[in-house]
Amino acid sequence: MKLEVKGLKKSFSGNEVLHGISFSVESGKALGLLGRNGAGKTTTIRILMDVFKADCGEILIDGKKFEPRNYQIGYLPEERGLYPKKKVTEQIVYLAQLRGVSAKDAKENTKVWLKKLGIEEYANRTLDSLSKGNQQKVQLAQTLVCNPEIVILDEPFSGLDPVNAQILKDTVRELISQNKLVIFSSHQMSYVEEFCEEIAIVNKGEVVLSGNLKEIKKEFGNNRLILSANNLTLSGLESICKDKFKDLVIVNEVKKNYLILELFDSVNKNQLLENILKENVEIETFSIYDPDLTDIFVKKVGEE
Ligand SMILES: Nc1ncnc2c1ncn2[C@@H]1O[C@H](COP(=O)(O)OP(=O)(O)OP(=O)(O)O)[C@@H](O)[C@H]1O
Repeated sequence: MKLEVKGLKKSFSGNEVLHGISFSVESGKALGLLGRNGAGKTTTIRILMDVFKADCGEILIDGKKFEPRNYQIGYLPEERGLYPKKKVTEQIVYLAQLRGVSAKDAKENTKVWLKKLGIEEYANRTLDSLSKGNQQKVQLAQTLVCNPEIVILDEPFSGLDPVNAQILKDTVRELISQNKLVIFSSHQMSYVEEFCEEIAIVNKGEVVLSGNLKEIKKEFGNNRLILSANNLTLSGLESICKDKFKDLVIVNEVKKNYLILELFDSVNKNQLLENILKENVEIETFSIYDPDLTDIFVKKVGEE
């Protein structure tokens, strides 16, 4: 399956908050919807789930209009919506049946998910007697109990400690390997980086960068190098670069232990290396810059 979101616009009380959101994702892949607070991630997801209507734009699945009610979708909303006073198993089974799962499968699947997420001991407890992280896992079990083909998780890592975050990561990986189509929104780049093949960075209601993460990284790292020296401080090295190599590179960033340099288009790495050696710089590191998603995010969102 291929889900395509095309040109979504949405206003609230005359204030446009989405200005034409587009991205696409296929089964067997996860798309990370990234953005700062208020960027428009949740609004986009709510339009996908038919909670809101878009003012314009379209959502297609395999080229046809996407109707959420025709698909088994596991949606973990940003505002978690379970019954605090109901027992864990009771409510998951009940909600699974509402979503068309038979009573027998609902009970079995609930057991499987509670075990998988390490919360089977709370099966007969009321939700409000559980910690926030465990409530979050109950909500996740409820999201996945109907064996959805599309999984949409809005900030699924919030409130989880590192051990539980790992359980969630393993779960998402498993969903991807089962050929599910996964979309999740997050501020936490490291999670996205670990298992999302595709990303869409939303800023102020617009997608400022989208596509295959590996390709984006390659493109972003293109012509960028890391340089550090044994015989110079970083500021000394920076001065040399700005003074002696100003026709070859610009200093893109000064990190804690190295400089990030950007080569001019007509310059190759060997030319720069020859010049560095001529200046008696004792090279400690001279390598291709491999950006992480946080670097890319800060650069993209910072620029807008
Ligand atoms: N029901 C609503 N009525 C009015 N404005 C809204 C409504 N829902 C969202 N907005 C506005 O739309 C913008 C985008 O909000 P949205 O919740 O989609 O952002 P987000 O990227 O999910 O943020 P966060 O990461 O903080 O959850 C914000 O300016 C928000 O105030």
